[in-house]
Formats: sequence, structure tokens, C-alpha cells
Amino acid sequence: MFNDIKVLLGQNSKKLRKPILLLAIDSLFNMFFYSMLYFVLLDLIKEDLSLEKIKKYTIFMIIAFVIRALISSKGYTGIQANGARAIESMRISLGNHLRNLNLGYFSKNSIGSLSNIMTNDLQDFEVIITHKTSDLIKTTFLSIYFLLITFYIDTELALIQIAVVLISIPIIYIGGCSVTKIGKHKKQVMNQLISRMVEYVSGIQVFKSYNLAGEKFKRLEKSFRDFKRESIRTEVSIAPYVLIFQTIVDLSFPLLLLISTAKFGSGSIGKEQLVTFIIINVALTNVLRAFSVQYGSFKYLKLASQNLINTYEQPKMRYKYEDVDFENYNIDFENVSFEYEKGENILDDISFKVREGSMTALIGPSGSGKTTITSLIARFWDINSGSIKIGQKDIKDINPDSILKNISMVFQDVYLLNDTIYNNIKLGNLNASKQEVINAAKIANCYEFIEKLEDKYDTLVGEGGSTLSGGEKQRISIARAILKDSPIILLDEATASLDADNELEIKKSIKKLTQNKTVIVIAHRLNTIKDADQIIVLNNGSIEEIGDHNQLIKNRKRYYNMYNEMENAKQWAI
Ligand SMILES: Nc1ncnc2c1ncn2[C@@H]1O[C@H](COP(=O)(O)OP(=O)(O)OP(=O)(O)O)[C@@H](O)[C@H]1O
Repeated sequence: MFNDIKVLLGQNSKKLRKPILLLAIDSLFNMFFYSMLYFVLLDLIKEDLSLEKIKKYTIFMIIAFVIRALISSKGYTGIQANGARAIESMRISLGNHLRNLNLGYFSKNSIGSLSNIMTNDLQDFEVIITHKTSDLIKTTFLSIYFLLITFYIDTELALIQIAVVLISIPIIYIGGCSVTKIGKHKKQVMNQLISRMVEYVSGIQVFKSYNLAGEKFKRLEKSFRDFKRESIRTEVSIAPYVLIFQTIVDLSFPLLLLISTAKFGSGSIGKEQLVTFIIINVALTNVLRAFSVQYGSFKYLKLASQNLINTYEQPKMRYKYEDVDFENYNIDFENVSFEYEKGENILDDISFKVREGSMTALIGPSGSGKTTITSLIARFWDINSGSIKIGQKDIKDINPDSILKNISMVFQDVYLLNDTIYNNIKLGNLNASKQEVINAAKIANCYEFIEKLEDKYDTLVGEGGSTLSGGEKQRISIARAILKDSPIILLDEATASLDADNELEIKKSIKKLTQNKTVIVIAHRLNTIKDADQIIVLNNGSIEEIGDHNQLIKNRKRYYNMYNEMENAKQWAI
């Protein structure tokens, strides 16, 4: 039952042992209530109850409760502090694990399930280790303790109590299985709800412009209703089992009272034993009732640990070398084939070479595989066959972090963090000085527009950079790349949706960024790549043509046709 929890906690589980043990000891102090009750009743029966005695019991109880308070506070603070530390290190290790996964994992799992794992599941797991585990251990300890005392009083009575426990446990166990089954579905519904909420909030501008905000909200509303239904289902799924469990336990109370009184009548147990047994029986009934409620919520919360284990079990990208210094930055594709989904070949037996310091342009129809090629160079995905080498080293043997140190990517969809302009540029090199950040901004032609802002470099850019224009965002991403100063630049010709001024500014800054670098550019306009050292024409995941502008014009194939079409269009425009 606790195996998953131990696996997830790893080394941290050792730190939780002591506080859990202290809490278990703390629970045994409940016995003092019953002991005092026992002694008072016994004195009453013997007609020997005096104020002096009550004073003695009270002093004894005060001492016991002071000790209990000390143990309890040590146990609770220990479990809370160590539990929070354990969860913190799990958050970090889970984040690191996700960072090293193939991007396929993120395509296959919805944003809802990913954020659920990182927030709700980790939170549920925290509740398990800080509260539920110790609660269950406490009730189990107490039950065993009470049963042992009953054995001491009378073996037959103890065996009947054990029989009651043995009959009722399978019932609550089945209830737990039902919570697990329905709870899994509730988690799926919750994933869907979070995905729809994220979709609704991030797409609200588009939905409004297409008059779909109401329509989309209906979908979200349905998710809210589904979630409410599943929450109720999960809550009530265990209710009948808890009810049967508690009824059996409750009915056993008068039955045991009857048997114990009969035993007292026949003289097989004495007055003191009868009193003790009655008290123990009351206590055990309460403990078992509490257990039946705790078990259901424990089973539901434990679903989180299974989700977390599943995430940890996702295979990381393998590599032999942690950190590599490349001798040069030649990039070689040798017979590379790649598919995102099994059976759907996206790149088919592609081979080409990019020389260090040269510029290679990728052109071809939409969906031909241009972006995929750049993602593979950055080892966002692993290829199915062939090899990709940088500086003669196969990138499948190298830690993706080490590869990415040498690559800057400037793409059309610029994502800026909800932070200041300064910090967004500094992401390119966290060790850069303020002057270096400003220099990079100047080279990327950001300086002027930043200076016009009220808070200048300290201006917050909003979620994803929402307070800046497309061109400004792109220039900041170029400044970031300039600051990184990496030898390989992967560029998505980012001028398609910009006005003439912005386009010119960006062209100038890209020119500065790409000087003396190994550049692979996804080109959308042929006039910008006439000077490229190599142009690769892709179609349907295969290379149709390769060469420089003059060679491809001579070939009189697809490039030649595309170029002529562009020239004709220019004349039309004139
Ligand atoms: N994460 C992904 N999962 C599954 N299929 C994908 C994924 N990314 C891209 N594809 C598919 O791979 C093919 C190549 O896509 P890619 O983005 O490389 O083309 P592209 O030439 O860059 O297109 P565009 O010029 O429109 O950006 C397309 O059919 C696309 O649908």
C-alpha cells in the first residue's frame, strides 16, 4: 500500500520515518484517556473513589499530556517540514525529468494532464505524506494496541474482535478499489477541464473576433458540470462500503457486550476485565470507524502517486557524453529518416552537409519538413534512422543541453517570459553584464523602442510578451540570440507578417547576428536567400534539389519555377 510512496520519496523517505514514528507514539497517548476512565470506573465499582485519587490521576494526566504535546509538536513540525522539503525536491527532479524528455511526450499529453501532474498531483502527494500516511499508521497502531489488550483480557473476546475486523476489511478494500476506478476518471475529467480553461483564456481574443466566446464557454461550462458530477461520484462511490463497514463494526459492539457480560456472569472474567473490555471495545469501534473514512480519501489521493510514477517512468533522451566541445560546427545529415507518429514518415532518407560559417536555406511547400529539420539539429526529437553530426560527433550521443549551448534559435513565434525586457534579453546569457545586455539590444535595433518606454529595460512584457508588437518581440529574441553568441544559428525567416519598417530593422539585426556563424534559415522569400551558400529545396520530406542560386537556376526545376513566379509577381505589382 505504501510502496509507491516509498519509491517516489527515494532518499527523503528516511527523513520522514522519525516524525511518523513520533506521531504513532503520540496516538498511543489516547490510551491515557481510557486509562483514567478505567481507573475511575474501577474505583467507583470498589466504592473507593476519593478526591485525593482524582487529584493523583489529574497530575498524572497533566504530566502525560505535556509529554504528549512535546512529542506531537516534534512529530507534526517534522512531518510538515520534511514533507515540504521532499515535495520541493520532487518538483525540481520532476521538472528536470520533463526537461530531458522527447518532445513527443508533450505532444501526446494534454496541457491539462501536464499541469495537473505538476500542481494537483504533487499537492495531493504532499497531503498523503504529511497527513494521510501518519493518520493511517496511527489508526493501525491503535487497533493493534487495543486488540493486544483484549487478548490479555480474554482470548475468545479478542478472536471475535479479530473476526469482526477480518470480515469488515475486505468490504472497505472493495470500496477503495471503486474510489480508485472512479477517481481515475475524475482526474481525466479534471485534465480536460484545465485544458479547456487554458484554451479559453489564451484563445479569448480569437474566439471574440469570430464571435465564438459564448460557444466556447459552453464547452467549458460542460467541463465544469462533468467535473462536479465526477467529484460527487467519487465521493459517494465509497459511501455504501463505509456504511456496511461501520454497521458491522457498530453491531459487533452490543454483540461483544452481550458475550463479555455472559462471560462475567459465568465467572470466566472478573469485574475489572469486564470494565476494561467495555472501554477498549468503545475505543476500537471509534478507531475502526475513523479508519473506514480515512481509507477512501487515502485511496483517492494515492492516484496522484501513480501519475507521478508514470511520469518518472517516461524514458529520458539517452546520451553518452554530458558535455562536449565541438571541434568545428559542420553539420552533417546522413540518410536521416524521421516520423513523429509511427508509420507517418516526415523526412525520408535525407542527406546534406552544412559547412561551418556558411549559410544554408531551406525552402519548400508548407509541411515539407523545414521546421522539422531545424528541430532535429537541436535534438528536440530523436531520428528513426541515419545520423545527424555536429563537428563529426553524432548528436544522439550528446546531452541535449550541451548541444543547445551551441545553438541559437530565432523563430516566428517568439515567446517572451512574463518578466522585464532586461531579463528576457539576459536569458541568452545569464552571466552577461548590464552593458552587454544593452549592447545586444543596440545591435538588435531594440534600443530606440526600449528607450521610448516609460520603464525602459524594466518594462514588464506581459504573458508571452503580449504588451509588445510582433516586430518588437522578434527584435528582443534576436538581442537574446546576439547575447548568447552561439556558433550555430537556426532561423525562421521572420519577416512574413511585419510592416516594411520592422522588416528592415529585423533584416539589419539578423545580418549582424548571423555574421561568421553556421546558419540554417527557413526561407519564405527567395529574394532573401540568393546569396546563400546552399539552398535545399524540400518536397514531401525529401530533398528535390540542392545547390546555390546559380546552380538551381541552371537546373530549371522547382526552384527555377518558383523564382520565375516570384519575378513575374514583382512585375505584376509594378
Ligand atoms: N509535433 C508534431 N507532431 C506530429 N506531426 C507534426 C508535428 N510537427 C509537425 N508535424 C507534421 O510534420 C510535417 C512537417 O512539418 P514542418 O513543420 O516541418 O513543415 P514546414 O515545412 O516547416 O511547414 P511550414 O512552412 O508550414 O512551417 C507536417 O505534415 C506537420 O503536420
